[in-house]
Amino acid sequence: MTLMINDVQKQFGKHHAVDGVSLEVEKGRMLGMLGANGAGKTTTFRMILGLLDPTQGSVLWEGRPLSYKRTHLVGYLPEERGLYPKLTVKEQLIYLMRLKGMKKPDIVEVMRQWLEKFQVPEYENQKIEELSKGNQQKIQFIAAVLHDPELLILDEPFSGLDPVNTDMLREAVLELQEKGTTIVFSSHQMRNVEELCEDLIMLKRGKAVLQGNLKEIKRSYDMKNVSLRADYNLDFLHSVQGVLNLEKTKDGATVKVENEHVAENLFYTIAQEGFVRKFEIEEPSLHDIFIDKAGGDEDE
Ligand SMILES: Nc1ncnc2c1ncn2[C@@H]1O[C@H](COP(=O)(O)OP(=O)(O)OP(=O)(O)O)[C@@H](O)[C@H]1O
Repeated sequence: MTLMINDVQKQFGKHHAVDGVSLEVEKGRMLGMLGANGAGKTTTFRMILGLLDPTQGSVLWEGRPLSYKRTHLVGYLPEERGLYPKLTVKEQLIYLMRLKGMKKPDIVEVMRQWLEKFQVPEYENQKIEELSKGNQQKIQFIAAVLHDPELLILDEPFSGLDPVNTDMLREAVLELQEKGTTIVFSSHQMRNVEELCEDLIMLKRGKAVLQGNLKEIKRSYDMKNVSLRADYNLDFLHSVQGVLNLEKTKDGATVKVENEHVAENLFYTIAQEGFVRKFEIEEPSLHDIFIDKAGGDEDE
């Protein structure tokens, strides 16, 4: 069971919202989709779900398009809330899950398991409008997963959640992945992508600017960070060729350099000045890569 996206394009008038994106996500894998505002993430999701027809290209799940008859195979958490404020949590979930073909007693049973898991069993008979934004988000998540979909699409699942709820949701997402659910999610928060995903795709103006295994991307990325400590002022490193940025830390500095060769030269340069207490070459963070590739606009 694989999600295959082949060279999809979506044009709105003259605007290329998605411009030739291809990707493959195998069963049980989790793919993180990154991109600045307007990069084309939601449009890609809508094409995966069959809510929008691609201008060109195809989206296949298990080799076939996700037609209306197969929507029960998919769970979707939209970026914007899609719940009826006047319904109770139970009424809302029964309504949505019946559309997915589930029977009422099963819906209620699984709903209670999820509410317990998220430590909110008392919400069952509360109206959606009475819940806080973060708690509505939890219900929206339950609405995406209650029918146990094979493919789960999560558009900004962590937005508006406090750290405790973020951890709770992150754990639930990981458990679903361990069970074999295939997951694609978008986030502006690099930490969530770094902690959850093995694979990622980064979009910029509708095109993939980076794609693949996160560890390999980091390893093969030329730019490095040097974390260092010395007993003298390091400001002069600003003017060393190949140094991109210098940031003072509590007891030293982090220097961003163009490549490992520059990092090596840096070591000899500072060693000439005196004793070096710490010198460590580190892979760039996803944040660094995002700024470099997608030009910022991340909200962290
Ligand atoms: N129905 C539409 N009609 C016209 N333009 C659209 C439509 N939907 C999206 N767009 C445009 O397509 C581009 C991609 O939008 P999309 O919502 O996919 O971005 P995104 O990466 O999800 O952004 P965000 O992080 O802000 O949610 C944007 O320039 C947007 O204005």
